[in-house]
Amino acid sequence: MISAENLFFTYPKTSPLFESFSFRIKAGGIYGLLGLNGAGKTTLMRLMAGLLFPQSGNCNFMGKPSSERHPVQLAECYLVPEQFSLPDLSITGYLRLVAPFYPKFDEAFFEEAISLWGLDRNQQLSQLSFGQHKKMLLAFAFALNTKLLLLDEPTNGLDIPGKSQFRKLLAGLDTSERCILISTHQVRDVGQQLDHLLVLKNGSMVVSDSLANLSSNWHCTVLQESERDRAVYAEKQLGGYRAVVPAASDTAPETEFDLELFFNAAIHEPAAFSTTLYAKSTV
Ligand SMILES: Nc1ncnc2c1ncn2[C@@H]1O[C@H](COP(=O)(O)OP(=O)(O)OP(=O)(O)O)[C@@H](O)[C@H]1O
Repeated sequence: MISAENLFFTYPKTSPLFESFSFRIKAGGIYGLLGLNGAGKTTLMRLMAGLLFPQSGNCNFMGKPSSERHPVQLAECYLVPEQFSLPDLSITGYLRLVAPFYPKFDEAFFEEAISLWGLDRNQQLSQLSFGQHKKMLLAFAFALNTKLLLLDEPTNGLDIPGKSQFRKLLAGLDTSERCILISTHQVRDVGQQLDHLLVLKNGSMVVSDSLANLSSNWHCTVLQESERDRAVYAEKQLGGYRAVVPAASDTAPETEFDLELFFNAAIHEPAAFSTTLYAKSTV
């Protein structure tokens, strides 16, 4: 579905963000893209969407470089950025302006989603708050049915019920033929919805695997001081450690996979994941 081959990208007058960067993700499912601030998540999404161009190598979508911005690619890819400005139109006016570029737009779904979020199509965008803009844009993005949907920090700005409605909408989408990529720091907002995990660090994917594989290969567990050396990564807590251990070495009952703990493990001990069988991309 989307891949990069030997991609090199740098902003002017800074050190390169990506050098010989390669990765591949297949259609089918919801991908979480995690990384520290400045890791390059937004840049990568913009490269995928053809909004930034690599200096060498390619980011390919639907078999062509995204930088070609071929109409077939543009009709199948949509990015909801973290920050945006919308034209001074009604919601209906916005649909009339933008929806025609997306042949699979499902207006009934859009209508249902905005009403779930307490919006109606006669409202003027200039009279809505940032969170309401975000709800409108997310409803629009979900209704487009594009093969690739890129959501950059989608839950930022949503109120508490808005976040759970976001999860409900996401869970109701058929993602078997499409790929939804969510960049987020709010893993608690979307963690349950993710099928695959990507962790970006220092210009490479230190983790690229399905959550099913990760949680069957790694356990998040509590260890005592005497068991500390079983962990690839551990965080001290009252009376012991919260730890990530290889599942094969763990006889304790499986605990819930803790995405935040696993992310910290991947950031602090990337070699533990990238040099083992578990880290090989199966997605
Ligand atoms: N237009 C730009 N010009 C120069 N440098 C930039 C530009 N945009 C981003 N950068 C730099 O590129 C790096 C990656 O930025 P990017 O926004 O892709 O990271 P991110 O992983 O999305 O970060 P965050 O989690 O903070 O949103 C950062 O060091 C940032 O300062």
